[in-house]
Amino acid sequence: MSVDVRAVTESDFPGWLLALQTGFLRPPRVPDELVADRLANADLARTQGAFDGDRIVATFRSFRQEVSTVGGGSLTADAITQVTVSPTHRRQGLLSRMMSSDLAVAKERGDAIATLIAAEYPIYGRYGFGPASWTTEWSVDVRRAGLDPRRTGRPDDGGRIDLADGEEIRKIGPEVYRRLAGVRAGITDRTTRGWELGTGLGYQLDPWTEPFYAVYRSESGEVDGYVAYTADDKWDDAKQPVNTASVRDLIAVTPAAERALWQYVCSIDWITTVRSGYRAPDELLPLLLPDPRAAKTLTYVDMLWVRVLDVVRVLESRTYPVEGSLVLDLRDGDGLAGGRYRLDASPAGASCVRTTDSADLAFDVAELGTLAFGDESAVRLARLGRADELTPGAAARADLLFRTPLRPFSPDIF
Ligand SMILES: CC(=O)SCCNC(=O)CCNC(=O)[C@H](O)C(C)(C)COP(=O)(O)OP(=O)(O)OC[C@H]1O[C@@H](n2cnc3c(N)ncnc32)[C@H](O)[C@@H]1OP(=O)(O)O
Repeated sequence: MSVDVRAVTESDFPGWLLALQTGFLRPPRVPDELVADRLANADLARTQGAFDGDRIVATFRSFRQEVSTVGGGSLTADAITQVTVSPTHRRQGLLSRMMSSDLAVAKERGDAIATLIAAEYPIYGRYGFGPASWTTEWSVDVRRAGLDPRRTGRPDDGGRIDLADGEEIRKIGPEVYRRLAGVRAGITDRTTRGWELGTGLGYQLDPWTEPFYAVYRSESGEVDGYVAYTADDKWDDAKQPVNTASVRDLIAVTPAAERALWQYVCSIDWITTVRSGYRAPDELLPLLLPDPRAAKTLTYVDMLWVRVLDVVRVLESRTYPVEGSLVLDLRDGDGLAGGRYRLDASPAGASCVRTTDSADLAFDVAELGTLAFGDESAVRLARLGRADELTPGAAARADLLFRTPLRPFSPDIF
């Protein structure tokens, strides 16, 4: 029997959630409260299922998202999530069918990019996605870090840190987060529901542990950051505390807030290890410790993947630090964004148009996802053989235009 791929209806939804649980190797159970919670927040027109008879054997969902660009602008994205194909139906082309239909609709709708967080690196490059940002997680050995043990966590710049609760974070968090999107590219927006789920409201898939919250206020009283962290309760045989603080969320808009919040977490009594959670790779954390080697890198992996759908909007929506022009020849096997484009950029603004001029650089559209947010280097792509330099020096010129002082980063997994 052939497998039919289509948008799901309300009555299909419990079966869709069951397929999702199965694909993500979570217990194949779908309590009524889970169905009610997820249904109330689902856009069924953008929720695809693959039907083998009555059984749903694959899932795929997308939603509207805003992603910050270099210079504080934003792009509307088709955010893709909850992609699964049941083990009985894998490698029969179901992901490819769901992906091509979703991307075609997104292009038609006018979304500039599609985004996702990849479960495994090799899955999405074939569909034109490239990793636009990377993430690092550190484990800090607090006793080796060299911080002054007399520190109380009080910032030394006139600011202050106060304990808070989830309700306060839901009030003050969105504005801090919005300001962060103004200073760092690649930040995916957080909806009201995201704030609720992230602070323990709504139906939680895993048992909820209430974290500790602390808020940083600058000398003038402005909320410039906050941290949410949990702690275990571990003591060794000699009755010494060996607790780990795990940072669940840390948003800091200013460097002072970033420094103060890490100092705070690394100076809590009984805490001997701090796990940073997924952070921007250029976070200040290791270097603000007197002994940066006390921060062991646990991971350094791809984070937000971007598939460019509208080259002109993507290249015009960001700022450029210097003046320069480039002609890019983009290959796109799926016919969504390929072609030759001329970019004329300067700190005053940028224009990007289709052109027949001869190209300076040629690469697959997936590489534009890695370059446009400023993280990857065109020189490195050329050295890898993933970009063809058609004009000598073009890759270095591209780097002067595209690269950014702060690396792009998005703290949320969706
Ligand atoms: C955004 C997110 O939700 S990320 C979560 C992704 N989901 C998971 O990882 C859950 C477990 N895995 C799965 O459910 C499935 O294996 C999926 C969704 C990753 C792939 O679904 P499938 O229907 O098997 O993929 P499909 O048959 O369309 O494969 C298309 C191509 O991608 C390749 N491919 C698919 N999955 C993988 C993978 N995990 N690693 C490497 N290659 C892969 C296939 O081999 C195929 O290549 P080909 O065209 O050269 O033959």
